[in-house]
Amino acid sequence: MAAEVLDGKITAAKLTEEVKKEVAEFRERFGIGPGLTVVIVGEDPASKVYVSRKHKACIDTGINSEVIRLPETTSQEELLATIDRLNGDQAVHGILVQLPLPKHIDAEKVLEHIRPDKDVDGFHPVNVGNLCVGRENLVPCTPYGIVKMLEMNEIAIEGKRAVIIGRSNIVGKPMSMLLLARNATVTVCHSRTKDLAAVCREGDILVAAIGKPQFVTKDMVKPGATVIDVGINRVGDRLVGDVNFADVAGTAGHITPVPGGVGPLTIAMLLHNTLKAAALQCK
Ligand SMILES: Nc1nc(=O)c2c([nH]1)NC[C@@H]1CN(c3ccc(C(=O)N[C@@H](CCC(=O)O)C(=O)O)cc3)C=[N+]21
Repeated sequence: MAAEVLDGKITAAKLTEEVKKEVAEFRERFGIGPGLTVVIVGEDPASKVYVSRKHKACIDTGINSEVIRLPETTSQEELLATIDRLNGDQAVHGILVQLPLPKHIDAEKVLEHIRPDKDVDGFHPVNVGNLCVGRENLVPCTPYGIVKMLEMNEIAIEGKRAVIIGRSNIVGKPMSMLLLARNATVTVCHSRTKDLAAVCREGDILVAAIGKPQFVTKDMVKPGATVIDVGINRVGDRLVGDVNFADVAGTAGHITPVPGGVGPLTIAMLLHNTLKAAALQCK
């Protein structure tokens, strides 16, 4: 039996269509569009691709988009000064500093410098704290997109066992909070987890956010489980996830592909968060 493939492009297109309508209403009401500014430091080729995708998605949705490109040699002070300016700019409702940042810059300091109500990534400690206490305000785009994907495909979360591999601040931790809030029983695994395969096999929902190409194999998957692949790994000229798709597809009930799974949803949720941030600031 082959798993049903969850098409992230279709789900993302539906979500984007909704945001587009609300953006038009926002423009009508306030006379300006929601505005996103993305700051990219340095020349990382993958980052450039993601940033141009985000920019295009904004333009297609009616969101004002500006990209600030700073050289690799930008100092931390210069970057913080740029954020100060954006924090005070009324036309900028969302600020996203593309990660990773060059090594000489303290990313944590930078993310904490963004005004929480403009933090469309949901990485600021204030937004993280809100999420932890059950107030979902500006929620990290990738895990939020995964929840939307499950909901729109009518995959139940309540009462299910959810296993997350990876405990990053960007995916694993916020994912655990979102699933817990929806009444899943959540286990977060990481590099020190003992008997990882056995733990993973308990998951009705298995989220792979490890950063290792094709790490998840069928012996780690409960038959019929929903497998969500958050990985994006470039292997030669091919793009593969953290899940060995061909191996797992025979065991899983649902599975997301890479590309075309979680990635497009991340961008759709960024649009959603930008609109939300604009609404917070203009009400
Ligand atoms: N502050 C910050 N916020 C982020 O949200 C953020 C970031 N930094 N740094 C990098 C990661 C990665 N990320 C992706 C977004 C879209 C796709 C995407 O659209 N992927 C497509 C195509 C992938 C491709 O062709 O390269 C897909 O999976 O189908 C992937 C990855 C956002 N990130």
